[in-house]
Amino acid sequence: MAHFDPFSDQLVVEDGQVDYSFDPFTATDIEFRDKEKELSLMKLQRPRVSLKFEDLSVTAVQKEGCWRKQQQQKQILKNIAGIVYSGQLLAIMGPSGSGKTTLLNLLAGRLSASSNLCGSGSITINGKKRDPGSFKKLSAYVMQDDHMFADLTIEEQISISANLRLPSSISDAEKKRRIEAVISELGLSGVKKSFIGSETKRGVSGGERKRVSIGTELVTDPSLLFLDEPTSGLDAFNAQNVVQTLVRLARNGRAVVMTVHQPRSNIFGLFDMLLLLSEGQIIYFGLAKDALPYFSQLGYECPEHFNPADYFLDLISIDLRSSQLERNSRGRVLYLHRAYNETLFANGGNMIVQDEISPKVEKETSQETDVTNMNKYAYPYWKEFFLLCNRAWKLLIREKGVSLIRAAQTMIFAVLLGLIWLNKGRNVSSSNYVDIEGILFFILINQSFISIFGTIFTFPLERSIVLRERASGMYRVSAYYLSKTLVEIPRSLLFSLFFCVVLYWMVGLRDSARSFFLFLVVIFLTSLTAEGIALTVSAGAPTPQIASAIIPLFLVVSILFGGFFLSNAQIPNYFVWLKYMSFVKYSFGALMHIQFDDFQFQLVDSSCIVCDGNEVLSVSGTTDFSLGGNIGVRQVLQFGLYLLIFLVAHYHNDDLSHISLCGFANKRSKI
Ligand SMILES: Nc1ncnc2c1ncn2[C@@H]1O[C@H](COP(=O)(O)OP(=O)(O)OP(=O)(O)O)[C@@H](O)[C@H]1O
Repeated sequence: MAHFDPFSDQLVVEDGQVDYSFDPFTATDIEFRDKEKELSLMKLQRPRVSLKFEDLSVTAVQKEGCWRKQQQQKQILKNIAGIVYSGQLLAIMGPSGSGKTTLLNLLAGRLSASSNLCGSGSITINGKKRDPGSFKKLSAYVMQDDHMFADLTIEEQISISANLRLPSSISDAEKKRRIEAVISELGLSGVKKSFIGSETKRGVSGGERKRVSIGTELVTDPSLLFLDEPTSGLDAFNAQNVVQTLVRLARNGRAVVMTVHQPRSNIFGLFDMLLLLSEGQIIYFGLAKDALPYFSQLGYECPEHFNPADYFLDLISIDLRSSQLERNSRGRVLYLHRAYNETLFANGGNMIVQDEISPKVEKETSQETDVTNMNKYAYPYWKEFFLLCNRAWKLLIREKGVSLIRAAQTMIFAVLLGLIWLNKGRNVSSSNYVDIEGILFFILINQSFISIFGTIFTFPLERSIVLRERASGMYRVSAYYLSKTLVEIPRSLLFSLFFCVVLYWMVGLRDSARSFFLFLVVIFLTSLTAEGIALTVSAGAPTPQIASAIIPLFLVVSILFGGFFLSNAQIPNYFVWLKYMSFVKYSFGALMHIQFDDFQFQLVDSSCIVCDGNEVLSVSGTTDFSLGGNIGVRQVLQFGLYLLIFLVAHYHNDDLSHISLCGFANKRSKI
């Protein structure tokens, strides 16, 4: 028998197939209402929730002065209270800087935990204090900026989110159906095979991009959906389209909370609940349609044919054009805030008139749903790792431009260095062996810089996507880094091979297959270590700018203590440890052994001081480790680095990310 799917608003016919003939974007009002009625008769599956917040206050502690010793406190939110039920769309509106994003982040359990914010108040779900773990599963957050991979199609983007987040108890066929349902629900069926694109790469339109962002979060069927300015940057048509989509999602049994700056009147008309903020203070909270009569009763009558949203913003904005205007506007805001508190008091503390939008949903909300016992991750580690490898591989294959540029860069350097030191290795003598040392060392510098800068410039974009996905609890951070490192290996190996094949034979380094392959291994491992350093610092640094300032420091110190510029005797005792920390030292030592172990010079002049390869090794100070010793120690360093990547990413991204679960929520406040 055909039935309506509560997840997607779609008609499921007998064989389990979804009937997409109902297009919400072209349906008439009557068709839409009929469908809503049908849906309201169904038993909805996802937990119904009410999100109640009381006395929310947030203070920012700012350090000022030369040594940042003086502390200044700035109150961002003051005693904010309200409630939103399943079935409703709550819009948080206010002028720029009024505290909308701070409030949304606070409600969503996401605040910059590394920040200086301190809060108090209470937030409850269905009357119970929220549990951070299950709240993450129950809710979804759509950020203002759409951080997504440009080289994935819409379908792939939504699929990876579904595959990583939906519980393993759901069958693959069911997951596929849900993905299709979300795509259809968001009106993206026609463009599902299109690449998402980015600012630099043509992709889908801004409105479609925003809907993909919403779809990425919607696959888990969250009961609570938070959106930070979902209409910003969109044209009027796309903005309305997105808000209509949100209304439909709300009507399907979700509580939707969004911030908005200055909506058009037709968008304003779509809001169920409205929370007006000015200077962190509440000016109005209640039904959006009651806002106009409320303000007119206070003596602020919105002129006819005027956009109510514009009118409210004019009323509650602080006018800084002159001190007189500022005084007047501050006085008005204070009056409106007090009037709100008085009205609230007169209403017995309850501003919300029970809403006729979703009586059924509200009834269900009151049945307390146990949402405290949900698993943190949907899958075992290996499955997550497999899915992430799959995505990373797809992206790598599609990064044709980057791969081509890196291949060209590798070949240009190989040919350039090869021409500069052409055939130098074919006639090594006591007078020119230093040239070979120089070539070997320069090759290491070159490979390290290429690998490091490749990562510094590409990783920051990916990092913001990873932070978003981690904040949504999609996967374990170690699974991500492991998959990324593993998938990069074939490409790095290929580039190292190109480089070595060209350079090794042009320079005429030691003529044996064993030496060539060992040389290749050392060059490849050096590139991996350099990439690892860049990845560790990028993952741990608060911003990409700080990362790109720290990384060269590591590299330059490693090069300086790498064994070529400073001899062992020249290194002061208190810096000897730096020599042993330098990955370049071990790579250089290994290359020297490959080239000079038991090597005989072609020309030996009678007055030579350094007369064969072994003497070169002892003069250059690279005898403290053998070839195997150098490779072994640098591998230990490499594994140490991987461990560091894991630890840095795990602790930094879990606890200090810009969008992690609010740190102070657990420690300093009762929220
Ligand atoms: N961590 C912080 N430290 C100091 N001040 C902060 C911090 N976070 C926010 N603020 C300040 O709090 C105020 C409210 O910020 P918020 O971003 O919530 O406003 P908003 O209404 O979302 O603004 P917009 O519409 O411009 O995005 C601003 O004056 C902002 O500078």
